[in-house]
Amino acid sequence: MLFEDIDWYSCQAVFGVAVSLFASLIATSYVIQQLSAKKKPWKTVPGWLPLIGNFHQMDGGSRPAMIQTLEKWANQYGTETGCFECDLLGRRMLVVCREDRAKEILSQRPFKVTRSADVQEAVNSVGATGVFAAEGDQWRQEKKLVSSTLNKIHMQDYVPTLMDSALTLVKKWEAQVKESPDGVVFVKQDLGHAPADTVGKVFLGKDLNFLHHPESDVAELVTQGFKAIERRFFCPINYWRIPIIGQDLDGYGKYLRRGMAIISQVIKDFEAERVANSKTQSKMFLSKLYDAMEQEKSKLDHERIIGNVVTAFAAGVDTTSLTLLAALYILATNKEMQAELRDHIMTFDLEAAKLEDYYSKAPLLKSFLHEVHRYHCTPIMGFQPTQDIPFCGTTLPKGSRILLFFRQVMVQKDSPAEGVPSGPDDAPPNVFSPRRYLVPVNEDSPANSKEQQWQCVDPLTKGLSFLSFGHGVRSCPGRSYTEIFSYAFLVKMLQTFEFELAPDHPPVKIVADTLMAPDRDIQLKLTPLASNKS
Ligand code: HEM
Repeated sequence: MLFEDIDWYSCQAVFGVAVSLFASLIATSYVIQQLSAKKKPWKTVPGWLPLIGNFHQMDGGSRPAMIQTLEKWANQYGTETGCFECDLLGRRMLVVCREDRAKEILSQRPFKVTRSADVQEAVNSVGATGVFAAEGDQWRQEKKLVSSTLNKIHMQDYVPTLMDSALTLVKKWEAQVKESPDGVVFVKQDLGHAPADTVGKVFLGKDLNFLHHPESDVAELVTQGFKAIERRFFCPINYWRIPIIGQDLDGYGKYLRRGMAIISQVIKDFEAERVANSKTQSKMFLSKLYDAMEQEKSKLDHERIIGNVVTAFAAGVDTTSLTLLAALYILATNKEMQAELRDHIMTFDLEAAKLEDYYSKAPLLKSFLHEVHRYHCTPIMGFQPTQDIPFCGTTLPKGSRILLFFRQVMVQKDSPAEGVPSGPDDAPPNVFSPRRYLVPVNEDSPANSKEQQWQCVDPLTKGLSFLSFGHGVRSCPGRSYTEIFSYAFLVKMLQTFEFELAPDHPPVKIVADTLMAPDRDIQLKLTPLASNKS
C-alpha cells in the first residue's frame, strides 16, 4: 500500500475515538475509586492516578522508599481505624497496621486467610514450590514434614555445621584483612553466602561453597531468585508463565534450569545411595525428611522435594543475611554496645558449645538478637481472604489484597502490640533497646546493682508483640536454625575483631531490615583483636 493511499481522515477519527474511550475509562475508574473509598470505614490515601495509583508518591518505589512511605501513611491515615487503603500500580491494598486489626486477619489463618496470590505466584515462579507458598492440604502435609526435621532434637545435629559455616566466614575476613592494607571488607555478599552454604550442607549434605565460589550455578539460582521474586511480585502480567520463553524474558530462566538440575541430581544421588546403603548420612535434612515420609506414610514427589530445598534457600538466606547486616551496622556504629557484648561473650567456647548453651550462656547477646529481629524484621507480609470475612465492622470480600505491616504493629509508639517488654532500660517499643528481653535472675537485688545477674526471656509468640517469625501455625520453622547460626557468627566476630564503618563511608540509614546505602551494603574496617593476632 502506498503512503498516499492511507485514508488519513479515517485514521484521525479512529485515533480520536480511542483517545476519548481511554479518557472516559480513566474518568469512570476515578469516579468508581472515589465512590468505593467513601463507603469504607477506613481512610484511602489521596493522590490516586490512573494506572499507577499511589505509586508515584513512593519516591521511586525502591523497597526502603516504599516501607518509609507506608510507615508515614500508617501514621497519617491508619491511626483511627488501624488500617488504610492505597493503590499500588493498579492493585488496591488494605494495609493493616495495628494489633487489634492484625488479630482480626491473623485469627482467620490458615484457611480463611492465606498468603496473597501475588506472593505465592512470585515465590513459585522462581522454583520455590514448597511449604511457604503452599496452601490447604498440600501445606498441612509439607509443614508437618518440614517442621519435624527442624525441631530442637534434630537441630542438635545441625549445630556443628552451622558453627562451622560461621567460623569459615570470619576466617575468610581474617585472611582478607591480612592481605589488605586498610583492613576494609564489603560484608553483604558474604553474609548471604555463608547462610546459603549452611543450607547446602544441612539440607543437601553438599558443600556448595558459595562463600568462595559465588559464581556457581546454585549460587546464581539463589541470588537471582531473590531479585526475580521482588521484580515479579509487582509485575501486573505473569509473563514467566508464557510457554517456552516466559522464564527467559527477564533472564532468570537459565539460572532456574541450571540450578534446579543440580539440586535434582543431588537428590537423585541421595535416593540411590539410600536404596543401596540404608546407613546414609542421618544428620542432614534429606535423610530426616525421607525418614519422616516413611514414618508418616506421606510421600512428597521429586518436584516438591526440590521445591522445599529451594524454599529453604529463598526463606532462610536473605532473611538471615539482612538480620546480620543490621546487627553489624548497629555494632559498628555503637562502639560502647559492641564492647559490652564482646565482654559478655569473650569466654563463650564455640567449639564446645551444645545447643542449649547458645540459649542459656549469653543472655545479653540473645536479647540483642531478639531486638534486632523485632526492630529490623521483614516489615510486611501479603495475605488474602479465601472467603468474605468480618473486618473493621464491615465485610472484607474474598480475594482482597492485604498488606500486614508486621513491623508497625510491633514498634509503633502510640498503640503498640501488648506484651513488648520494656527491659531494664524501660525502653518504649519504638526504640531499639538491646537489653529489652533481660530480666533479673534475683528479683530482690536492685536491677542496677553490679552484682545483678540477668537472664533473657523469649519474646511472647502467642500475642502479636513479636511477629518477626510470623504467627500461629504458619510461623517460621527455621527460627532456631537461623538463631544458632547468628549467635555463632556474632560470637566469633566479636571474639576476633573490633570493627567500625570504613573511613569516609557513604551515608547509611536502616529502614526496617534494609540499609539505605550504596548497593544496600556496608564496608567495615576490621581490626584484629590483640589476643587473636598471630
Ligand atoms: C532471620 C531469619 C528468618 C526470618 C526473619 C524468617 C521469617 C519468616 C516469616 C516472617 C515467615 C512467615 C510466617 C507467617 O506467615 O506467619 C517465615 C516462614 C517460613 N520460613 Fe522463615 N525466617 C527466617 C529464616 C528461615 C530459615 C533459616 C528457614 C529454613 C531453613 C526458614 C523457613 C521458612 C519456611 C519454610 C516458612 C514457611 C512456613 C509456612 O508457611 O508454614 N526461615 N519465615
